[in-house]
Amino acid sequence: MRDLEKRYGRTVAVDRLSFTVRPGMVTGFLGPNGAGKSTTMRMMLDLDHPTGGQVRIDGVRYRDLRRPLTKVGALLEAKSTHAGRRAYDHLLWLAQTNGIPASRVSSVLELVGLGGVGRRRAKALSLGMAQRLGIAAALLGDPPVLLLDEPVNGLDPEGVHWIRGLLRGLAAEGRTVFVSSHLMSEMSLTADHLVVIDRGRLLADVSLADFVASHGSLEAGFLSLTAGGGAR
Ligand SMILES: Nc1ncnc2c1ncn2[C@@H]1O[C@H](COP(=O)(O)OP(=O)(O)OP(=O)(O)O)[C@@H](O)[C@H]1O
Repeated sequence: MRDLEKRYGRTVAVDRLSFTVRPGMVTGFLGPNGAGKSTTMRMMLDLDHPTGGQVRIDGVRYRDLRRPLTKVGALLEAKSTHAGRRAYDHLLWLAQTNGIPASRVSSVLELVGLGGVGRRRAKALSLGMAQRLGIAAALLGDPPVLLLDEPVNGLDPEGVHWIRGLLRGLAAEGRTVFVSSHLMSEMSLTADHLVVIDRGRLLADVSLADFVASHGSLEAGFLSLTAGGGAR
């Protein structure tokens, strides 16, 4: 993305943000509440329109991607599953509207540990299961790029451990994995690279190893970079 900007009236949610997310690693996207992470991710997916600058995925705007689920898998914070729809049917509908073989639905349900609950309706899924279903949807098209907004939200310790392994494995396969989180300890175990923002501005775009070497720990560095923000 280059000089990406989003204003809501007088609020500058994203302020001329420029960085590149690279393949073959997990990039952690960090920032305090209200820093502009979700807004940035929505713009990457063309769900929100920038008031300035641009964002491209492999040189292409998201809206110009053919069969986008096969290029970019995304998990956003908002629940996007129809409450009355069965987990399997939700994924089947996504697959069918994106030219993805139906056989892939059972594979991704197994992959995220929901093999036994495909017939359950979305409203009957626990928060952790709903989060796994969202991850299954992101993986459905076997995309080379994954954008995940707070994927460990609602997951228990076993789930957190599982997603760490999943993200590391996806990166090891050469995929681009971009993941936002508030959890510094988790990011220090998952990320290879960090992009830190506050008030919509870029504060750091650095490897985890370099960040930790210069600040002592991820948490210490994050707190010193974003100091003075207070509650927002
Ligand atoms: N639709 C909107 N209308 C007006 N202001 C908005 C809108 N969406 C976001 N904002 C504002 O933009 C700023 C960035 O919000 P955003 O949700 O992107 O931050 P975030 O880093 O994802 O925060 P959190 O970690 O709390 O989810 C905030 O000041 C927020 O109030």
